[in-house]
Amino acid sequence: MYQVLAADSIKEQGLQPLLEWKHAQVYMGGIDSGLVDLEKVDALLVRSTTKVTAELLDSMPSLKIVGRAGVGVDNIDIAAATKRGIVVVNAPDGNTISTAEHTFAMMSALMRNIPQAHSTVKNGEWKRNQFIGNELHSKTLGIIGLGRIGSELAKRARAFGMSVKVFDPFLTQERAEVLGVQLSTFDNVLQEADIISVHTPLTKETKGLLNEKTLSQTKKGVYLLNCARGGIIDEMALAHFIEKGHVAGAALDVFEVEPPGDHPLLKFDSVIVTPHLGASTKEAQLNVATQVAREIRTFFENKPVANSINLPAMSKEIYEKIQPFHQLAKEIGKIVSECHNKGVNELTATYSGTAAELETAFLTKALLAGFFENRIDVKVNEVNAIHIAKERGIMVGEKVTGNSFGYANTVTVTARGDGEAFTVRGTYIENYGPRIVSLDGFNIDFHPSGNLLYIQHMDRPGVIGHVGRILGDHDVNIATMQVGRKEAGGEAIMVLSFDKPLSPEMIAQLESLKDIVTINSIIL
Ligand SMILES: NC(=O)C1=CN([C@@H]2O[C@H](COP(=O)(O)OP(=O)(O)OC[C@H]3O[C@@H](n4cnc5c(N)ncnc54)[C@H](O)[C@@H]3O)[C@@H](O)[C@H]2O)C=CC1
Ligand SMILES: O=C(O)CCC(=O)C(=O)O
Repeated sequence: MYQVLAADSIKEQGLQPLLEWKHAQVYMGGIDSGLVDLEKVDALLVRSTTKVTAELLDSMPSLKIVGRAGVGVDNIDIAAATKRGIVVVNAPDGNTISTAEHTFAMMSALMRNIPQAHSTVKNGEWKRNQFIGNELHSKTLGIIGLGRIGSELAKRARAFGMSVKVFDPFLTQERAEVLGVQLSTFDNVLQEADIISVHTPLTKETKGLLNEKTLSQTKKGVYLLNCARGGIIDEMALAHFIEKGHVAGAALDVFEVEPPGDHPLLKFDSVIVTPHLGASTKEAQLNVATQVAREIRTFFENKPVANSINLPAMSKEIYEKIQPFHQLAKEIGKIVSECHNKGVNELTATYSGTAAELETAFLTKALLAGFFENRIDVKVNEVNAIHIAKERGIMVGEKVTGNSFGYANTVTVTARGDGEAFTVRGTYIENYGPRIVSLDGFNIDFHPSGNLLYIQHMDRPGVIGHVGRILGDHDVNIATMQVGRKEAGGEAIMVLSFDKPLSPEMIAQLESLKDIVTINSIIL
């Protein structure tokens, strides 16, 4: 039973995919609520209030997935989660419309002094002359960051007769044309816009994007909006520019520190604020909670998650294609590790045929997960595999080749270290399954699953018989047996499979047989 902690105020109705699932126990309450032992929590759901720090992650050793019921993941230490192999998923589009609508509402309110006028009427005043506003029509709106929310805002602004200039380094001219906006440089947006709204994530590139220097490039009388993340507009610089009358007003839904407390920006009448309400609608909260609950369930059902921050996104169709190779790569990684239980400082994966057409980086991560599984006690998966390999000084290489050795595809893994190399090659045969077709240079053909024994021996008469006799004496049934050799009388290998693993005593007895070189047990 997976223990799921839904911290922050996540809409219960949206958690249905988990609440109705018999394999999950959902607790709704804050991190400190004591509802569940944090050490036992498998999945954590948060909005923006809970700060998922490295320290919090450390206190949750069973945690496998963090779900962010929203877009911005700046409250989650992604690097720390990735290092631990914890998958982070979000709900990227469930609150787009709500946030765009809120931004538009803030813009209208700012231009027509609605919050200020509202307060005076509530206070028994009637000051019609004090609140002369500005029309949106014919004004230029500058949007910085034309992603989901920026695009929806642009559509609404166009409908109100505004002209829209955007800066987004990742936007194509074609997309700008479809949206009827003018793709501009950052400087051009600063210089030409009457109102500027930021809609980027908060990153080290966007932190302080609007600062003393860039604000000085804006039109005198400009209005600013931040319904994205506190800090994209430098708060002290903004206060300074309002103070000196350069910025006419600002609408802020977000702050660097939330709640902002006694903040200098709050003393200006021309600054209107909301307490991070962009996504606070019934619809958005239902959407994001449902999206993220589905993702968590999908993850535990071993299916591909659609919106992971630290795993590649994959459609169901792609997942179905890649899944058998993913399994094969992981098994080959394990076989390499078990059969070549020596120091390794280089692992190279070579893909051919249909395997080479897939997302090979994902397959390489799966092979690393298999390789490390019995080598280290850290849980290694596709999220942290590359990080762990780097940390352990293993160089990971990836190649694609046109040589498929007569198969429709191959996945070949070579481990190198201390002047030795060990190679395993496998293939996936449609409607038949995965096969290992080469082991340390020996041609062979076996199904990589169950309890296997890899025996290196000299190709002498009687060896196979002696092995069979010892196993028979212990009442052990050999399920399958494959042999391979390079030349008569030279080195040879056997791969046997059993219904249950052999005891260490039995393996020791087999090792003592004449002409046996090494024996490795592989459990897949
Ligand atoms: N106030 C609220 O309640 C909410 C706030 N947000 C915030 O809004 C942000 C945007 O959300 P979405 O539109 O869904 O994200 P998105 O990922 O669809 O869009 C972000 C856009 O910013 C652009 N961008 C990135 N770096 C840039 C840079 N240096 N300069 C200019 N453009 C840059 C990207 O190319 C992308 O098009 C989120 O990151 C989140 O922080 C999101 C939802 C609710
Ligand atoms: O209401 C919330 O959870 C915050 C929404 C938000 O800022 C986001 O989705 O990035």
